[in-house]
Amino acid sequence: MAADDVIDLNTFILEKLPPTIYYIPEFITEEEEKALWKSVYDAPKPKWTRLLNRRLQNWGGLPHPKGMIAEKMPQWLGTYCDKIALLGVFQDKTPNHVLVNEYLPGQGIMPHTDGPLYYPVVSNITLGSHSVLDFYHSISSDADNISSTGDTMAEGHQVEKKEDGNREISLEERYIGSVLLEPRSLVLTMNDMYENYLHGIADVKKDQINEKMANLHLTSAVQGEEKDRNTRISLTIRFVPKVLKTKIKLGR
Ligand SMILES: O=C(O)CCC(=O)C(=O)O
Ligand SMILES: [Fe+2]
Repeated sequence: MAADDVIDLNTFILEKLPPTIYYIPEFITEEEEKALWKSVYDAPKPKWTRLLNRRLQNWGGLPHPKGMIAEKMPQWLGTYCDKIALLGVFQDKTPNHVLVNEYLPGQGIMPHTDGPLYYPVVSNITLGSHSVLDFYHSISSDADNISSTGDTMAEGHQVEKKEDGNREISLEERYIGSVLLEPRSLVLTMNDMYENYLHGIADVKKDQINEKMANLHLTSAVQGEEKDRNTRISLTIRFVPKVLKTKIKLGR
C-alpha cells in the first residue's frame, strides 16, 4: 500500500464472517515493519510485562474502569494511530492506546472479548510472522455472565465464566472461522464481531491453511498449505474513551 493511497475499506470486508471485519494486506511497507520491530525491541526492559504465555508492552497508559492515566504516545506508534484514525472507523477519534504483544511459536491468546474499557473497534497490525485469529460464538452477550481474569485484567480483557446453563458448549462447537494474519497486514474488528464474538490465537507452532480462513483471497497463502509460525509482534491499536486528567506535572 503506497503511502498516499486512499484505502477503500469496502474492498477489504470479509463477507464470510459476521459484521464487521476488514483485512487490509500490506497496510505498512517492509521498511516500516522493520522500523517498528526495532522500536519494539529497543524499548526499555521494564516496558515488558511477562504473562504466562507471552510478553506485552502497554503504550498510552493502563486502561482502568476509573479512567486511564494517559501517557504520551511515542512518535513511532503515534504515526500509526494517526494513519488508522484516517480510515474513519473511530469516527472523529484518534486511537490513544497501543498494546504490543509478542508471540513465540507455540504461544497464543485465549479466546476473549476486548471488553468495555475500549471504544468498540480494534485494529491489529502484524509484524514478523503470520498468525491465525480464530473467532467463536460467545455463550451469552449478557455482561453479567462475563468476568475478568487475572491474566488479562491489565489489558481490560473479558473472559467468560465457565458456568452457563447445564452444559458447557465446547469451544470447537462455538468456532465460526478464522482470519489469516500476514505480516504487515491490518485487521479491523467492530460491530457485532467486536461485541458478541470471542477472538483468540491457538498456541500452536504451525497452521494448516484451510477454507475456514475468511480472507484467503487477500493473502499469498493457498489452501492445504502448512505454515510454520515464527516470532510475531502485534500492535493492538484502540481508543480508550475514559481518560483521567491528572494535576501532577513533572518538571516545570
Ligand atoms: O495479537 C493479536 O493480534 C490479538 C491481540 C488481542 O486480541 C488483544 O490484545 O486483545
Ligand atoms: Fe483481543
